Amino acid sequence: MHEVFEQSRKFFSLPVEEKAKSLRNENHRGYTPYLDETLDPANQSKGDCKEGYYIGPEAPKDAARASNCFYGANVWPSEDLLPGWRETMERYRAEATMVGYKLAGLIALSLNLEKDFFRKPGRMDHPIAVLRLLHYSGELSVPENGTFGCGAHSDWGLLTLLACDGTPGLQICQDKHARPQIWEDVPCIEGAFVVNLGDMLERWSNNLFKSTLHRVMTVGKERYSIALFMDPNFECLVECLETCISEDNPPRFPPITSGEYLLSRYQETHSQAPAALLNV
Ligand SMILES: O=C(O)CCC(=O)C(=O)O
Ligand SMILES: [Fe+2]
Repeated sequence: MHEVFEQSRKFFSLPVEEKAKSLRNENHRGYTPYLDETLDPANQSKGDCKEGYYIGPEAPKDAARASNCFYGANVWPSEDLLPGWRETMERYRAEATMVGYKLAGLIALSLNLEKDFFRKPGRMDHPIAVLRLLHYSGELSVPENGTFGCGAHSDWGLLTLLACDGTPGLQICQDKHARPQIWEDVPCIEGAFVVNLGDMLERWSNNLFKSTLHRVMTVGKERYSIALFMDPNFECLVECLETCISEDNPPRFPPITSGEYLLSRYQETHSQAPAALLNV
């Protein structure tokens, strides 16, 4: 994890012309500039004060899913410029995905399902497990002005493993429907993950597990974090589980495929033309 932070710092310290060479493509892979994403458009006056880098799964060329955007080729900075960068990121993504599977197993058991329920073919045997490096600017977030490190949102998939660099900023709201909302700081423990539950877990579990509303309020100091989003296979149909339906808790969400859900969320939150955000 230490090495991932080191390599992440190296990438974000590059001149913007270099970072622009890895600019995210239409498959959401690569560098995302400051303000590219707006996670809470209703309450933000401008985009999130963070830059990022998306790295996702790559299917073998002959696999049927290889033509799907979420399983396509990654974008990498040049090996000459950042030796070992790609290897560090690929290893971390693979290892963190295994941790994600372990947690998915515990969640399955708690819902009276078999431990490997989520990992079964068609669900998360080809998870859209996306690693995202994040770097927040030293700007101070001012909610009254609608400026945030990242706007309030819940993550979209099953769960997220979040590692932080020790700089405060992450906050959660335990009851997302309460007004006014109450925001609590999340302590950042070095070497530990913060685990956020995602919207697709909320849908699958018919609200028994609620997705975590969170945001980042930058404190006037740069901040680095590393997120690993564990999202189901593109084709996976996410529908309320039998074990989570009762007379008191009828199905609350219509079925939706993971891919459809993810595509609509990416569309809602990312700018149309990231190149326009770069001063090159
Ligand atoms: O940087 C963080 O601590 C949170 C990032 C986050 O919530 C996200 O990218 O979805
Ligand atoms: Fe998030």
